[in-house]
Formats: sequence, C-alpha cells, structure tokens
Amino acid sequence: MAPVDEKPVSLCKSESHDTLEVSLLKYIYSHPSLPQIRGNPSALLALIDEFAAKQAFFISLGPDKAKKLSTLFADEKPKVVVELGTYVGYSAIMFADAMRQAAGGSSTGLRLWSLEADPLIASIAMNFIELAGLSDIAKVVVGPADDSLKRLSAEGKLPSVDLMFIDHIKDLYVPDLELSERLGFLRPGSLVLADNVVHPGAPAYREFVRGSSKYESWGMKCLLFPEDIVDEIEISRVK
Ligand SMILES: C[S@@+](CC[C@H](N)C(=O)[O-])C[C@H]1O[C@@H](n2cnc3c(N)ncnc32)[C@H](O)[C@@H]1O
Repeated sequence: MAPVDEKPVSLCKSESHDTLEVSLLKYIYSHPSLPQIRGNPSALLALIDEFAAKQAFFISLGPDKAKKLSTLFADEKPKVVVELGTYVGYSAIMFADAMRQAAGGSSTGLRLWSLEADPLIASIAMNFIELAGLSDIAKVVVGPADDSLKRLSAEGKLPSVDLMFIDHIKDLYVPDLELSERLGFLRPGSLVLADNVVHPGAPAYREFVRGSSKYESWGMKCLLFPEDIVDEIEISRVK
C-alpha cells in the first residue's frame, strides 16, 4: 500500500483527459454562439456537427441521416417514439424537434423515450436536450435497453409506440426487437428503424426483418458523418 503522504502523479494543467463526449460538452458551453443555441434544436445540432467534423470518427446520426429522417418524421407524425441508444442525444433532439414540428409546434401528447446504458453519456444527453428546450418531450432512461423496455412497459408507459429507432449494439438489434414484439407495444402501422445496417453492418437483423411475415422492410440509403461512407437505415413497417 502507498504511504499516506505519497501524492498521486500530478497531471500537467494543459493535459486533457476528457473523453470525446466531455470535450463536446465543453465545446458547446464555451462556444460564442451559446446564447443563440438555447431553445434552438437545429442550431445545437449544427454545432455538434461542427465539432464532429473535426473528429476522425463520431457516432451520432450526422446531417444527411438527420435530413432524411426529418422528412420521414414529417410524413409519419409519430407521437410516441422509443430510441435504443441515445449517445449524446443528437438523434433524440432531432426526433423530438421533428415530432413537435409535425404536431404544429405543440408538445402535448408527444413522448420520446431514449434509452442509454452509459450513465455519464446519458447525463450529457439530458443536458443537451434541456439546452435545446425539448425536455418536455424527450426523456432519457438510463440502463440497458432490455431492462428499460421491460420497466417502461410494466409501468404502463408504452401502451403503443408509433416508431422505434434501434441504434445501440448490433448483436442486440434482433433480441431487443423480439423483446419489443413480446411486450406488445408495436402495432400494425408502427415503424421500426435500425441504423448502420450496411456500415458497419447488421446482416442478421436485416435477414430477420426481411424474412419475417410481420414486417414489410426496405433500406434507406444515407451517408455516415464525418466520413461520407454510404450506409442504410433499415425501415420496417409492422403489417
Ligand atoms: C451509435 S450510439 C447512438 C447514437 C445516437 N442514436 C445518435 O444518433 O445520436 C450507441 C449508444 O448505445 C449505447 N448502448 C450500448 N449498449 C446499449 C444497451 N444495451 N442499451 C442501451 N444503450 C446502449 C452506447 O452507450 C452508445 O451511447
């Protein structure tokens, strides 16, 4: 055991041990346009894109997917949405904003449950959702998605879901969709969307939904950001 008076190795003041997500948080809160970002979801997303563009790799949706999904939300007008995998809340902010716009600017009756396993990442997402002025619609639930789905369902918070967005761990796409089927909150007409089915790829998931008589399924081509690699979001309509 180290002697009590032994000091831990001191960190040089200029040395940063922030994770990428903490660096993003500080980037947003030290940005000169912060006053214009408060209550402005699209301005916040643009700033996250600005930060992401400087990274080699960033796992949020990015602008191309966000634009295509905004159109889909405008057409579908979902009122209750579940997301598996919040990360820093980029997609949650985009979804909640699109839901509110599709409802004519009112939040009444709208709910987005966004499920995130990592508590620190979830806290950053909650912060950004609050900053965007969307915390009346979007709720981040901390814990593994399967546990949260069971709990929300048992609490009667998932009577019916219009749209589910799966974007957590590829190996969990099929088991968590099967769990959702068993919990019974998907109904005829509900949409199930799954990200990254081409890059990095979720072939087992695609095979599952396309081979199931419960869904009509197709792919929506889009670009990853910041790499510009072609990917697809699998869209499955419950029959
Ligand atoms: C690709 S990111 C989500 C990106 C986000 N949807 C967006 O576009 O802004 C995947 C997230 O899923 C989370 N995750 C991993 N396993 C999970 C699980 N079993 N349940 C819930 N979240 C999980 C990770 O911590 C990570 O933050």
